[in-house]
Amino acid sequence: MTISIWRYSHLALAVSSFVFILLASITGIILAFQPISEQIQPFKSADFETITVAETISTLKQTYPEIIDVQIDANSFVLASVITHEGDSKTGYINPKNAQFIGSKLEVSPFFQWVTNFHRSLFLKSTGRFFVGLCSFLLFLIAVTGSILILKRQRSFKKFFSKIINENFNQYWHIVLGRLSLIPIIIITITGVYLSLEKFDFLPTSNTTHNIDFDAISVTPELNIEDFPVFKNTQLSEVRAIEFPFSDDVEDYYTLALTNQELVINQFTGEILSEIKYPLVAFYSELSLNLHTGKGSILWSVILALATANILFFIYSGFAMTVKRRKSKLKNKYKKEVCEFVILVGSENGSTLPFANVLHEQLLEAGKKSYITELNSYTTFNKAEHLIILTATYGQGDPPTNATKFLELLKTTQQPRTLQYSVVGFGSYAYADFCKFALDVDKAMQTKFKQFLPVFTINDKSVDAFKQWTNSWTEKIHVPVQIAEEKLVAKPKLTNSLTVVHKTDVADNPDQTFILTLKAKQAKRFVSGDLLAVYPANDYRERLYSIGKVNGHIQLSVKYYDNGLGSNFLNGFSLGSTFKARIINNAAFHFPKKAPHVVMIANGTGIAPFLGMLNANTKLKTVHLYFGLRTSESYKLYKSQIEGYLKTQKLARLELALSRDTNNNYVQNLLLRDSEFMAATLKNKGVLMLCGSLAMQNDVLKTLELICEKHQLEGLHIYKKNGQIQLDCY
Ligand SMILES: Cc1cc2nc3c(=O)[nH]c(=O)nc-3n(C[C@H](O)[C@H](O)[C@H](O)COP(=O)(O)O)c2cc1C
Repeated sequence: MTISIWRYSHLALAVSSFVFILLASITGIILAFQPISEQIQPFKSADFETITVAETISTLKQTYPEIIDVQIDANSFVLASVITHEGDSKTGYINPKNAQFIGSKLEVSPFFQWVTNFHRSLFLKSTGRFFVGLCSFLLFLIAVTGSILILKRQRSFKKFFSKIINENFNQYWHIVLGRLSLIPIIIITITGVYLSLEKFDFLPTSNTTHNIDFDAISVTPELNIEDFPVFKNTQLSEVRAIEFPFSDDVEDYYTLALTNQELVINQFTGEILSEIKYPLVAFYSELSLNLHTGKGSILWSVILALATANILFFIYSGFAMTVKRRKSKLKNKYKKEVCEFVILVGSENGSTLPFANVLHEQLLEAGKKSYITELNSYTTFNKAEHLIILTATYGQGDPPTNATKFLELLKTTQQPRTLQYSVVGFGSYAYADFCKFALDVDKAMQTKFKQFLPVFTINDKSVDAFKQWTNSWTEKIHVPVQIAEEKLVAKPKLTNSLTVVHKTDVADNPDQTFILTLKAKQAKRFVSGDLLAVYPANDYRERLYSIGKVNGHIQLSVKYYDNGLGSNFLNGFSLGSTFKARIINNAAFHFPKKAPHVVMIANGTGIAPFLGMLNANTKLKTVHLYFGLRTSESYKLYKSQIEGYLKTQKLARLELALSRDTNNNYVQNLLLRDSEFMAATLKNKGVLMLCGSLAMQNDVLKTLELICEKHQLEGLHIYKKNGQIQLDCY
């Protein structure tokens, strides 16, 4: 499969440096805990930020006869080396306010030392250091190419951080966590490279040799140490180290190492004898070390640990995505010159390929000569009679990477024979331009070839919808093609345990419909409009039901069919029974919180998600419900719930369309009757939600089209695109 240059680079970099990055990440996570373990020690004085050098030196002088030096580390702990009145030499952390010792010097544990050495050089000395530095740079490039991929996906800088649609666990979290840890990872990698360059002496070194004019040093005017202006005006927090004079000789002096410079100070007069500004390299070295290791900040250490743990997840999810993409290969038995059927595929992430492959294999099995290839490989097909195009859509109706050249190739390639074509679009209602590229391809094909079947669109890789299309296609072409469902649906891994807490009796309802209420064992977030996937035979066969969340439970409305796999399975349960199923997020069909008002249109069991949404309408947003059923007897199953919502004003208005009762009505008739209201709803940014049968969806959409024309509104596709018309029909 063709992949974009950025994805290729991202992958190639990851593959080439994977082992080093893996080892560096694991050790990096461990090492992030070292600064944390230091910082939680109680050695930082409460008034550290306000105390001056003058105060600390004077208390030290009053307490100890001799002081060798004072050092302040990244944790703001003050380490002093002194000689006590008893003549003992003592080193440890002091309270800078009263010069009392509060703890002994922290030594890095042998374990952390071992891990640090491994992290820096993998025990391979200079060679190891070189590779670790190089991999740090490669990781930087991986982060950059990853950001470019996100930018291309999101289409602009402005949308870099906007919502991502969760279509696939690995892909979703790879992007979400990638964006969150991008800045820490860039910092880790740049500082890692910097530290390596420093170790290989690639950076200029700083020179701190003072030039002191010893002939000009004077002992007068002598000042008390606490009156030295330089000590009075310097906060301890600006200091790295203070070296005390070795003796009372005037040629011995204080050396004050600050964050940006080093000063030499006359021990009698407080005069600054020499000052050397540190070069920028020294500043960057310290900054790099602190940023890379987390020294001095618990918060930054935690961020580093999390970002590094994310790298491990990126390794896993990145490879899992690649394996998934590469799993489906396009294989041909016959040469393109001899094939009657040509299947052209447009796919970015590989999920359209199994659909195309299944069709291809079935045609071969039926004894037909079929050829399969990518849309970008479109060329002349000498014997072809049927072109079948299966393509996904990306971005704002753009082609997937392996289909970018197709529309151009279509213009320039002349087929030797007259062809018939069919286009199947794979897309998602969650995006504004649903299957737009497939629709564009269909339009372009119309100018050259004869349309065999109208363009068909498939939401969210629906196997059922694909089977519907193949049925119509094979019926028309008279080739027996049976879609092997097991090749398209993988056995689920992530299932939730559910318990039946309420169930109505099928026999009580004239349409053999029942309500099933389930309690999820594990706390799992879901909302009305999400889907419940059940696996009746514990195999690849999946049946989907729209969820209504009612009082925290999953409420399904199920129509029983004698031979229905899903409905028989669910109807077989009694109170207290448990089974496993999977909850699928269906973000494209959640209650629109921002809409000024909502019109729900349902028939039959399509009411299920709406019952849950109404239950959650505690803010009493104005909701109108158009509900189609057969008879007033059918309505009894839902009556008490719906009337409860009407009473509490969670539902403002109910319009029942009973097709087999006296009024012989369908929801679309009522919509036409209320066309003024429907038009005003669309005009005023209200939202229409449809759930139920595909036949009802088609009739309702036709009616809405008429209403839009009559009231001179925008085309229906505009309202679908901006989310004012939301569909969940089956
Ligand atoms: C970044 C991104 C953008 C998408 N944009 C659209 C879109 O504009 N219209 C649409 O109908 N589907 C869109 N989709 C959904 C895909 O077309 C759909 O999931 C398809 O089944 C993916 O097929 P593939 O795995 O073969 O590439 C988008 C998916 C992603 C990940």
